[in-house]
Amino acid sequence: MEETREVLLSTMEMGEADRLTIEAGLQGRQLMEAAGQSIARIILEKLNPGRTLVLCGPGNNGGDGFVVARALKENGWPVTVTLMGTKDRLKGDARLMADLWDGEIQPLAEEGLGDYDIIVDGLFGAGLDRPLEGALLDIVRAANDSNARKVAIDVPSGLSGDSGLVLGGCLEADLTVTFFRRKPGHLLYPGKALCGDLYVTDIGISGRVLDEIGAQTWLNSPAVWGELFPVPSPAGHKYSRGHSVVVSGDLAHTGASRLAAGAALRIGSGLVSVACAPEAVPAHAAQLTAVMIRSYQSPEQFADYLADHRLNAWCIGPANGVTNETRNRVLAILAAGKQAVLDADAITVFRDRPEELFAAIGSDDRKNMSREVVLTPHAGEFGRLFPDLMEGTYGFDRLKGARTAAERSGAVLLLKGPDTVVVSPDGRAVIMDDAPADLATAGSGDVLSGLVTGLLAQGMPAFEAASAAVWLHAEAARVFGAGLTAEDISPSLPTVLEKLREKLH
Ligand SMILES: NC(=O)C1=CN([C@@H]2O[C@H](COP(=O)(O)OP(=O)(O)OC[C@H]3O[C@@H](n4cnc5c(N)ncnc54)[C@H](OP(=O)(O)O)[C@@H]3O)[C@@H](O)[C@H]2O)[C@@H](O)CC1
Ligand SMILES: Nc1ncnc2c1ncn2[C@@H]1O[C@H](COP(=O)(O)OP(=O)(O)O)[C@@H](O)[C@H]1O
Ligand SMILES: [K+]
Repeated sequence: MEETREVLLSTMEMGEADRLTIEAGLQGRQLMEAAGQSIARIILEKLNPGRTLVLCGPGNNGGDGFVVARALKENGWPVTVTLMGTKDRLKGDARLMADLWDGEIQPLAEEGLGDYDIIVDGLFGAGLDRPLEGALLDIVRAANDSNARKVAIDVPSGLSGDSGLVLGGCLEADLTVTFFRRKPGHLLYPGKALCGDLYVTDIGISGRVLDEIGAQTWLNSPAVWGELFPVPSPAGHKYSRGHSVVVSGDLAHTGASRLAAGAALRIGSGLVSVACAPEAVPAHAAQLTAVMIRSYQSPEQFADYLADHRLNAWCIGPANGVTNETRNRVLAILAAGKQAVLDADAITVFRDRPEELFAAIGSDDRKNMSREVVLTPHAGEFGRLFPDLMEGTYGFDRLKGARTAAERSGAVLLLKGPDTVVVSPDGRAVIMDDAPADLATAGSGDVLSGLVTGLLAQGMPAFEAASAAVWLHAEAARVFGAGLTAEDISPSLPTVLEKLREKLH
């Protein structure tokens, strides 16, 4: 595939990229000059000239600010520079850039912030290590209240580049310019919204440093999982494309399983069955055609289905009920070594004993089996299994939380939301960018579970299957457009699959 994976760098990894580049011969001041010049270029390109205020902080983010100020002034823009603290407290390259600024340097203050057309935020970037407080917070709020266009250097001040969370308060940027590669905090909410339009510029750091850094987080795109995406083999038959089983809810709750089953079939599972109690059969029979129905009277009959090795991927949870039966079925599916997607009630039912679930996922019995289990919680469900991971000082760190949860549970963690994160127990993670908000509609999560199940049935490894499902789900919604309901997602998939195949071959 021509496309390469887009790596997302944590602030520490970005610092490493910086260090390796300097080790390879480029000077820190050259990087800073390139960074500042690239921001100025984007400002000149995107904004109309106007009275510009540059806010400079005490570190290298402020150093970048001085370069921007100089470059804009050289282009004839009226520029005012304010600095937090005094110039003699600046160090290294930031000091050097401050010395190259030939204009006045005013003290950072809240007064007069409303008098500008453009505010450039060079207060804090990667070095933010505590919440904004006191006068600083007032300044950021005054900037937010002003009518100026706000341009953030690297990240809006107050935003964590790692988590997308706000420390105390945050500048609300119209435009953010970052360097070399995006950071998770540029994609994760609320960070994504606070960045405004994001630009990534080349400042002379070579992509080769990435091998040494070994980052484990990427943008979710076919470049990450495309090579493992199943395509029907010319000599194949339906049995070689796997058999998915979706466990149904009771008579009054059958729709969710049908949505999941339809999605599993559409994504290419050779056969799909819905497993239900006898009283639910008429409801399913009236609606299903290609999807088969397997009814079971007793746990023993359920176990008989599990004993059939051809029924290889199971989805349980959507509208199943938070009951002992659901819990026992989850445990039976896991004990049988099936590839499994645990969603909704199959997650909630373990709220009082998550260790029991984790033990079943990671049990010795499963070690000899596929071990491909995917948990698909939204934040609420996540909090039921991992309450401690939601209690960060600055809010719920979705990426870090999902990483710990995947490691703890032994399952691939698919944490749903506008910025869906998928994490493997081995630490690899992808973040989805720009999923259509139309997906926030009843039953769309059930479709997603079915997509993951259908890909697992075809032998795709769990991390890649979950990542691909999230991407296809979002693209199908994009193709359909406004007015989306959960039923529309699967019918919109063929267009997306067609394009994907073209790309992969
Ligand atoms: N990596 C790269 O490749 C390149 C990086 N570049 C640029 O460097 C930037 C990172 O620079 P940086 O490391 O100097 O940190 P920065 O964000 O300026 O913070 C400085 C200091 O602020 C302080 N402080 C922190 N939080 C605070 C708070 N809440 N309230 C008050 N004070 C607070 C704290 O100092 P302390 O007060 O603890 O001594 C901290 O050390 C990066 O974002 C990018 O713009 C580019 O030039 C080119 C290439
Ligand atoms: N604002 C949003 N933007 C994009 N996708 C969203 C947004 N809100 C929710 N989603 C997606 O919609 C789906 C909703 O799933 P879920 O919460 O399980 O709903 P349901 O249980 O009704 O199926 C998930 O895939 C989630 O990532
Ligand atoms: K900033």
